[in-house]
Amino acid sequence: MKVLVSDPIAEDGIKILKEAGLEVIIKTGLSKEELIEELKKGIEAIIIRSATKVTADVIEAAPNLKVIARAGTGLDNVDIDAANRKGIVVMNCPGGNTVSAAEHTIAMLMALARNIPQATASMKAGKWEKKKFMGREVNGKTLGVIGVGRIGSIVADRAKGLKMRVIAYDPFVNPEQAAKIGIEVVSLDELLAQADFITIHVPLTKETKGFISKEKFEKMKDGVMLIHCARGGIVNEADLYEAMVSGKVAGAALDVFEQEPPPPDYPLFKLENFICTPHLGASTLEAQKNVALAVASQVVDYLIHGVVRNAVNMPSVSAELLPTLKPYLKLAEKLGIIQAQLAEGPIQEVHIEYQGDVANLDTKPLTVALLKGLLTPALREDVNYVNAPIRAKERGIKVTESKVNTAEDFLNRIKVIVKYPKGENLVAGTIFGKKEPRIVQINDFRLDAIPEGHMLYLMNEDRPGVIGQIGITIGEHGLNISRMHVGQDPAQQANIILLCVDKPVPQDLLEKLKTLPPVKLVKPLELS
Ligand SMILES: NC(=O)c1ccc[n+]([C@@H]2O[C@H](COP(=O)([O-])OP(=O)(O)OC[C@H]3O[C@@H](n4cnc5c(N)ncnc54)[C@H](O)[C@@H]3O)[C@@H](O)[C@H]2O)c1
Ligand SMILES: O=C(O)CC[C@@H](O)C(=O)O
Repeated sequence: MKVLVSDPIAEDGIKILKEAGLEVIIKTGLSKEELIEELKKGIEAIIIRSATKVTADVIEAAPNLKVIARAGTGLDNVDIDAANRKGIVVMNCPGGNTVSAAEHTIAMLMALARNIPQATASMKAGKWEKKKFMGREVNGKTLGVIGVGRIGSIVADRAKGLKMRVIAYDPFVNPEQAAKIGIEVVSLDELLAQADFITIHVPLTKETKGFISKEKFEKMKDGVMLIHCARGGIVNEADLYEAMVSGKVAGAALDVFEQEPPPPDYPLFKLENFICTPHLGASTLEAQKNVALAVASQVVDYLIHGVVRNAVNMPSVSAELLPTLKPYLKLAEKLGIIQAQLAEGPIQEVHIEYQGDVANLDTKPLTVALLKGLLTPALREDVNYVNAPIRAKERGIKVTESKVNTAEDFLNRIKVIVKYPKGENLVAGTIFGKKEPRIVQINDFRLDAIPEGHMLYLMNEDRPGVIGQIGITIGEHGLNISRMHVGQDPAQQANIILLCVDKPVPQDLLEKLKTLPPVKLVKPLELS
């Protein structure tokens, strides 16, 4: 069996692959055409880091490819949908470079505060510019951490050792859980207004793309310093340039960029208070050893023993059970995704009740798929079909399960109750026929909806003309309604509407719907 290693990984990983009897071809820096040619030579596994782009056409052109394995976390360079279509497993190894990325952030913080890169360059140019490189202490200053997952919480911990006050913004994190590790959770506006240094540790998602932009810079303290070692695209670099030129931002340190590598005429390179590293967060001997060992043993386990670990697109279920469980896995994951989008605050508890036929199956993989769906909007590729229960536990989410033999009017039903500080939601789904997932209940609202594509969930006063008004508003924004489910919530004297639309719901439509007096709640649900 042939494995192509197309980005550099540590020798320890190569050794594991070879010892397992795999033929290892190491070819890095390939062009797209060269990569396709290599993959045509019977390659069954490809091991990558961030440089190799495994696009849909590359995947289509790879006749024997069974697994794409990322030595690291990020999978922005892999077309997962194209891999799904061809049944190719996509796996990563989250966590192996967490400490390194956090330490890099602290190194950037100190280098920025004390002008270390600039002073080094100046001395190497034969100068001795003591006055020019006046620094700042971090002692007693406020560090604002945006995103307190694995890396953000280690950064917070290290910063406390530097005697900084640490505040954090993370809408998905349970404040009590954060308090246990000494982090004060605040609103984004409070963080922006109070922090002397801001560091970003969120995944790149639809919501976080361009998150740190002009409007956010304006809310920051004058003379703030920014550190960004998460993902290119989260900080709007043109707006950062403006904020630095105006003096609002006194210094910035970037490890990740909208375009990697940035173009030669990159404006930020011209600013002396801008320091940078070429995506080095994970580049330590220790992290590279961790991810190389992990990725190599995962590839060996899959190619030789048929065991899937850390897959982002395939649950770990035996081949015999997979056909029976597959529709339920899909339903469970969709229930999790819906619950994540309905929750109005950090999730604290999840209760799953398996009812009827499904209660007689092995429900462990279903719970994992549900938790993966629940955490994906917050964690993206950092959560997979293996680590979802661990990640839920780390985040202080209590998960309980029960089974009952009956399922009301259905043969099978999965009912999920999710609790967050301000309330709770119940969502239930069933499998119709042999494989069709359906959502049959949201809170007190009974329905029969196919959970796919772009959806909109609304609650409105139950009076004449309201549904028409909503339909007209949606039409005016150029969206076509393909399906509509309307029901009454007697408890609240309200109607509940679940719509399927042909495009993602734009922000201006959401804002407009919220201004209609009879509309009490509007939530877009993305299920594609
Ligand atoms: N520079 C590097 O080499 C390097 C190495 C590893 C990871 N990373 C990147 O670092 C980032 C963090 O990684 P991690 O392992 O800590 O991830 P993680 O999944 O453990 O944590 C991410 C946190 O961000 C929070 N979050 C999600 N959306 C948010 C939003 N809109 N606002 C505020 N918080 C939000 C989540 O709740 C979660 O707590 C990722 O972007 C990852 O790709 C970079
Ligand atoms: O492999 C790398 O150097 C990038 C590491 C990091 O961004 C990741 O996604 O794990």
